[in-house]
Amino acid sequence: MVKYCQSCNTQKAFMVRPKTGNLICQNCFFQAFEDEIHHTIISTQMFKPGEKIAIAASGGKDSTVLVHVITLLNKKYNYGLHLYLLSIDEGIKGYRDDSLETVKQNQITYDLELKILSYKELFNWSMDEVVAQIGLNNNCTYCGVFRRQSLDRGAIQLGVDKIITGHNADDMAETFLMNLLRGDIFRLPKSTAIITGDDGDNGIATLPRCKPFKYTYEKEIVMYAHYKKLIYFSTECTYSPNAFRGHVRELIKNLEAIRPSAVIDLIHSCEQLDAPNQNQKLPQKQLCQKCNLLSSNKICKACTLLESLNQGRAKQILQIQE
Ligand SMILES: Nc1ncnc2c1ncn2[C@@H]1O[C@H](COP(=O)(O)OP(=O)(O)OP(=O)(O)O)[C@@H](O)[C@H]1O
Repeated sequence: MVKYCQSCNTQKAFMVRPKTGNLICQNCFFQAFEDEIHHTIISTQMFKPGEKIAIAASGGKDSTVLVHVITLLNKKYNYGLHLYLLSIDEGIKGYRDDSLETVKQNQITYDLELKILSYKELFNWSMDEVVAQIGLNNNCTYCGVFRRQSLDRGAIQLGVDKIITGHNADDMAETFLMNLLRGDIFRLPKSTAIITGDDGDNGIATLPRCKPFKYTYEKEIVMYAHYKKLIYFSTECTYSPNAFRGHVRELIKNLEAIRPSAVIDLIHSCEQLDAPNQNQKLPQKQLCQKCNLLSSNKICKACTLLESLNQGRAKQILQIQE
């Protein structure tokens, strides 16, 4: 039996959309994917007309799709942005040198100015040299810290107002869980912030960094790139197999298998930490009317469960609670 797209009800469905679980046709998928990113940009007032924006472009799937979608939305909705490509060459042979070739290709396709800065010229160390000195453990820490500063320096040289990166919903959920597991309570509430950097530590402002893909699923980015036939570099970094992030990613993938909304749930949990709902009242402690022990309700949970067991209603109650 032919299955139809649940959005337009006219075209044949070509996939089940990971974000919604609905059947969707190719055109409706492209449309929904782009519309949701536009909505994220507008609802967070991410840009102002006339701003200069550096797209942090690594040549990987996320930033390649970012270049494509931002260029498209900028034209379609008249954002009035001046876009630039900014790439950092970490100095990893067989990885970044190859992926930067993809960025150079994109520079031609989208006709954007490209700036490339390298760790070697900025710090006199390439990542190949760093790893030769410190080994594979913890090298991602060096790389992350150097990249952050390199992007800032490149953005200043380009004279832009903001940097945008291709961090997606899965990346955000991972960061939140990593900070939670490390007990990093200072970073925890801001783990999934859509705009960072404009209000830096000690009130020292750095350039704002925006993440238009905050609510975009990694699976959908890969599908979009694939069906739009975008050219990107898909190899994992040679030095990242030991990274803690990889284990956390695995953990979330396993969670998703039993709870498909795990990624977005983590993001929403983090948002609750960042801006607790003022109307949300904490339950008042009181004494249970049956057992006289501390409870958040008139009848405590243990008494409720016991009663349902006694009445042979346990299954029914649990079903209602699920
Ligand atoms: N070498 C780089 N030069 C410029 N931007 C970078 C670089 N590395 C990472 N970024 C930016 O940071 C974002 C997240 O980087 P991450 O290391 O998580 O790579 P990723 O998830 O593989 O992303 P991508 O698919 O774009 O490489 C990228 O989408 C990009 O915007």
